[in-house]
Amino acid sequence: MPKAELHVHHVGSAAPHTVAALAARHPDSPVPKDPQALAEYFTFRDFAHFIEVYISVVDLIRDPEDVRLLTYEVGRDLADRNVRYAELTVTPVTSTRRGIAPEAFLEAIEDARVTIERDRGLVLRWCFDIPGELGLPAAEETARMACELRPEGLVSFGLGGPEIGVGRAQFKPFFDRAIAEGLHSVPHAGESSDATSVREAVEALRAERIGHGIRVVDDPALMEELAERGIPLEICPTSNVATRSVPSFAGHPLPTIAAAGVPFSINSDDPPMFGTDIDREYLIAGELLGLDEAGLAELARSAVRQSFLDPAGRTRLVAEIDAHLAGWIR
Ligand SMILES: O=c1[nH]cnc2c1ncn2[C@@H]1O[C@H](CO)[C@@H](O)[C@H]1O
Repeated sequence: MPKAELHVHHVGSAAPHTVAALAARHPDSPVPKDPQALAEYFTFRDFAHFIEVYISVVDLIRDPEDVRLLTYEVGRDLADRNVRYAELTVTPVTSTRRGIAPEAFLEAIEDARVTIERDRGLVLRWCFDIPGELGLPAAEETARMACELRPEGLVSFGLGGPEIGVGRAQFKPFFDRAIAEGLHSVPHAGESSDATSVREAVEALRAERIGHGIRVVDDPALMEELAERGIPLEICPTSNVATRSVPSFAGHPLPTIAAAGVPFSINSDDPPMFGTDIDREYLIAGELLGLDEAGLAELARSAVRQSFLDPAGRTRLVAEIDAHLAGWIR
């Protein structure tokens, strides 16, 4: 089915063969050089362990050529799954702090964006996120790159990483700045902590969509508010089980979120790290919600409607989904 992906991380989308090749180039890294060994390396004890492993993979991206290659390959994997539009969460600070000049980093991702659109018709847009564990200085650097060097493909501003001990509200000045520049606010919240973090994301960071947000189920009044205001959650079922943010698929809060009328989209987050892909996430959501083909197509339409794609592009992509569904049912 033609699709839009709204929550997928740049480095977290690197295919095992790409990660293994980068690891072989950088022998000082703890990341296995053998793609087979990566599955075990990508088995997470908890959310903090996931972030530790994630950063070890980030450490493999050391020059603009690594960035260009990674971005193009990620785009190719998305296009192979018939993703037609994706908002890719990119963390520029993790590269600039490893010595890649901001301009060179931006040139590398933009070059890959234009090339993959030309080669495969995939429309890629960026969400620049603050890695929360690096605090306010990283927020400042991210805001500066987003606002002063703003690349053409940039549509939104985010906040990722751990939530415990990393309150959302402290990042307000940086979100204010990004929003004033016309960027959309899309922070992570309520993934590894609680509903308070979702409230802070909505109130202090003026979130237009929320990354994960699953803990909102612990605050029915807030769920009602999200439903009323039409603030969607970006749901990534397998990610939540893999990082042990939820105990099992059976215990995933998605059915409660859907029943409360909170808008949401289905996404893959860091697909190779979680042994999944976007199509599998749709099937899992379909099982959790008891959906048939028409229900799955409606999920795909929701993602398009909640995206920051221009209105003409949204209409086109929804029409493609409708046409696909008609053929599927026949
Ligand atoms: O599921 C996730 N939640 C939060 N951050 C994530 C996730 N997946 C990848 N990152 C990435 O973790 C890095 C460290 O802050 C950031 O680059 C963020 O984008």
